[in-house]
Amino acid sequence: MLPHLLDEDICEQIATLWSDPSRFRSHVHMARHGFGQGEYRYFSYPLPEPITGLREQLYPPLAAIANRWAGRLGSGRLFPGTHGAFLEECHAAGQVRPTPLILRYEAGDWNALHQDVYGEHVFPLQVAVLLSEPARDFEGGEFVLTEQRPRMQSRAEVVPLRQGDAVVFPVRERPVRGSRGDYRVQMRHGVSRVRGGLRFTLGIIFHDAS
Ligand SMILES: O=C(O)CCC(=O)C(=O)O
Ligand SMILES: [Fe+2]
Repeated sequence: MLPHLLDEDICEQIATLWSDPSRFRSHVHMARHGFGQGEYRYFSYPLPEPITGLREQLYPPLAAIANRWAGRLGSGRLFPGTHGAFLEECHAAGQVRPTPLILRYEAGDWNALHQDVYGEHVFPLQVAVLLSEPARDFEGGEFVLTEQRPRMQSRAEVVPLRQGDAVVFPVRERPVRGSRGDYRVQMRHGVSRVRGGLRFTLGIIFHDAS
């Protein structure tokens, strides 16, 4: 968790962008695709300044983790030191569409457990920032992570976010140390049912989409 990553004003500012369609390249109704219920919109380039800044500032320390994970999982993949350099790799491979998004949930909405993979180039960590305040703006709607270890039942964890808090989590898998070395644990994330009010999230994914 990254507590207080954004202050209240910035959260409100970003949530307000939702109603400006010119900022976005697409609008998804989750129920139409079996993704749950609720809506999200992917930003178009150029991204709003605070979001470009977040992508650039959050990337380098996460790339250091990503590179350690790559070593432990024997993937041999090395991530460059800056987000700009990583985006060039995505773009050269045809992954050119921006992936940062705003999600909007009202009463009854939820987000099915999923993984945000959009092509061959996958940066293994992503960030979600809660833009609304639990209890004040909405009820329910908890951020849920699940992990699936080989030959074991899935385990769930709820991340108790407040407005402006961020969670950093694995896109697809993470290494876990076992008695015979590291093994891969499959991760998924989603949101439990919103019971009332309005909940907005900012999703920051570091790879672009094909
Ligand atoms: O609304 C949420 O908390 C989950 C958002 C999400 O799926 C994402 O950021 O990729
Ligand atoms: Fe997601």
